[in-house]
Amino acid sequence: MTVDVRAVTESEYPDWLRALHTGFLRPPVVSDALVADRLPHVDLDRTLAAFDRGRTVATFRSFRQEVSTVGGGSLTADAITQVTVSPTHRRQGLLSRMMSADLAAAKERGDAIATLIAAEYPIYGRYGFGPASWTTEWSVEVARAGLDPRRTGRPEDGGRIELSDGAEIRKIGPEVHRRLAAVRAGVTDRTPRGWDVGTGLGHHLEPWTEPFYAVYRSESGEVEGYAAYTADDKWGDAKQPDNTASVQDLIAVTPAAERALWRYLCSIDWVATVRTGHRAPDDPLPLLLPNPRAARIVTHADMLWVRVLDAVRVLEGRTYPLAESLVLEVRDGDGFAGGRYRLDASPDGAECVRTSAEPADLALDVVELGPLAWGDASAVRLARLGRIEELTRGAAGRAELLFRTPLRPFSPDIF
Ligand SMILES: CC(=O)SCCNC(=O)CCNC(=O)[C@H](O)C(C)(C)COP(=O)(O)OP(=O)(O)OC[C@H]1O[C@@H](n2cnc3c(N)ncnc32)[C@H](O)[C@@H]1OP(=O)(O)O
Repeated sequence: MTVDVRAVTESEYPDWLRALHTGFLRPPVVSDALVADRLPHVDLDRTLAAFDRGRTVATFRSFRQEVSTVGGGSLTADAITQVTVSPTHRRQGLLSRMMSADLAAAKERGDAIATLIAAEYPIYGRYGFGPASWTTEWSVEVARAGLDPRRTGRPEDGGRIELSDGAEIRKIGPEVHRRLAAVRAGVTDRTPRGWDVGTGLGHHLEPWTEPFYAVYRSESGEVEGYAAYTADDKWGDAKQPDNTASVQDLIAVTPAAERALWRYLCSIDWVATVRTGHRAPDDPLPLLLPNPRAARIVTHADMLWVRVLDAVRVLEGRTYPLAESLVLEVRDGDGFAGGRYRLDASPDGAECVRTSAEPADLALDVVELGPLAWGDASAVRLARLGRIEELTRGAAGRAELLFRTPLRPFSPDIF
């Protein structure tokens, strides 16, 4: 009997959730309340399953997403999530079948890219995805940081930090997040439901700890950032406070806000350790501390994976720091974005066209195109790794100067 792959119907959704929980090793229990909570927020046409004798044995879902590009633009993505194949059916090609169906539909719809956050690194390269942004998490040992313990944590530049609540963050947060996307590549838009759930206002069927919220306002009163953090109320022997403040969300759109929020978090009485949560690898935090070694990296890993579906829109959808022309030969085994492209870029704009007349300067797999276009990958390093072929001498160096960005991409949201 063959295993069927197709979109689910409403009545099949509870079993889809059960299969999802099984794949993610969560208790395979699905209540009516959970179904009622989730169902209004999923597009059933984009909720795929594999069925074996009527039972769901694989799950896959996608939704529309906007991703910020270098220079403040954005591209529509086919965001992929909740991918599982039950242990009884693994390594029989079910993920490959669901992925090809979804990517073909995304290409047909005109999405420029597909995105995902990978559970494990080796899964998605074969489908043309490459890691376009990376994440770093630090654990700061506050006592060693060299900060003056008498400091109040008050900002130095006339701005101020105010404590807030979920309702206010729900109101002011989306604008701060939008402003971040305008100055940072790799930011995926946060849905209204994401805001509700993240600020404690959505339905919470899972345990929820109300965080503390701190908002940074500039001297003129404008909101430029906020942090949400929890603490674990831990004490050591000899009555020593030993709390860890764990940052759940920290969005800052000016350097002053970034500096002020980190100094605030590292100056809270009773807080011995600050866990930063997911940050861009070039977050200023460690170097803000008089002793940067007090900030230990506890995670450094790939974050947002991008699969280019439309190379022209991706290459034209960002800004460039200088004038340069390059011909790229993009290989794509799945046929979505392969071809030879001539990119004429300058600080005033970029034009990208398919070409067959000219020889290519660089040849690369589509896997490398997302990381290059989002400014994080080094063309020179990829050439050293043998993943970019330099067909014109010096072309990798020219690509490096053209594609790399001063700020690394930052993807604060997990989906
Ligand atoms: C965006 C997200 O949702 S990330 C979450 C991903 N899900 C999980 O990690 C949950 C646990 N894992 C699973 O459910 C499954 O193992 C999945 C979904 C990762 C893979 O599903 P499968 O149906 O087994 O994959 P499928 O059989 O289509 O594999 C295709 C190829 O990828 C390889 N592959 C699949 N999963 C992995 C893996 N985790 N690591 C390395 N290679 C893998 C297979 O070996 C196969 O290679 P081949 O074509 O050279 O033979």
